[in-house]
Amino acid sequence: MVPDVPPARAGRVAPGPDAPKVIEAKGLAMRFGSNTVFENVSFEVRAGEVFVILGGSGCGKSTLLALLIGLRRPSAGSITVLGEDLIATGGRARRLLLRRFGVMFQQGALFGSMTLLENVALPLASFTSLPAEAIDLVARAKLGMVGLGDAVHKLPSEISGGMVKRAAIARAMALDPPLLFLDEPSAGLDPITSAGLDQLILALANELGITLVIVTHELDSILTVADRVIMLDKAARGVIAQGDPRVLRATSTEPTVRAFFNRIPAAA
Ligand SMILES: Nc1ncnc2c1ncn2[C@@H]1O[C@H](COP(=O)(O)OP(=O)(O)OP(=O)(O)O)[C@@H](O)[C@H]1O
Repeated sequence: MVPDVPPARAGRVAPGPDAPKVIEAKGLAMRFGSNTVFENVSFEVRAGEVFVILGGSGCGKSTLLALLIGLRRPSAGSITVLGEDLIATGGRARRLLLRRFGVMFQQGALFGSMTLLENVALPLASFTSLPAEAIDLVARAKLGMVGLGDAVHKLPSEISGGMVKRAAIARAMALDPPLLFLDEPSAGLDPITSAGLDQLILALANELGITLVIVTHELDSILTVADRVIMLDKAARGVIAQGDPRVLRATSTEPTVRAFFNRIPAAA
């Protein structure tokens, strides 16, 4: 059976299994008291891949993301990010490692009293010694790259939800990270705005070679952007599927995976 590819994805060439590993997670477990959210979670993300973490509510997607960006420590397991041990590395080396990837949080998390330009300039002013004119130029370039070149002096409250997400991506990319984490980028967006964001995500991967790790449960978005996915499940307390989402949709025999990819309601 030939899996169908959304036209919006045509031309995307996913990196092969020989591409270098950007993330390597081995045997991850997370427990909160007696609540085991997941255990034995292992996966790799390759350079240039668009990798999606998906699963139903409460399966641990946000928790896994928090582990990967160093906000939480796992109860067990190891995580290597950009060649460094994320858990064992401390002090200055850890701060440098955390600066080598960008994160876009679910609500965008822009500073409301600052313009888009000021928001994007902030990480540049905080973490580089570039002169003010260079910071201004770089920040404008980042905003131009996400289609906000005409909105640099707007406040977050003056722009649409989709524009806030784009500005948050521009800020996450301020320091030119090779790796970007996006938490629920389509949350709260209408389907057309969401589809526009998917195209931006593909452009970041195709044109800049950025590796993207995205938490989302939007099926259209997953089929458009993801080269590979990992699917977590609350009942299984771990991974129930990994691979190309189009292949999983066409071939998986696992009931929860089939239900998700074929939009079968839980009660059916
Ligand atoms: N700080 C915490 N303390 C205790 N339990 C927590 C904490 N954070 C998350 N959990 C538990 O971990 C489990 C997974 O939560 P998580 O938010 O990671 O799921 P999710 O898949 O991101 O869900 P959603 O799609 O609804 O956001 C839930 O049972 C939640 O109650």
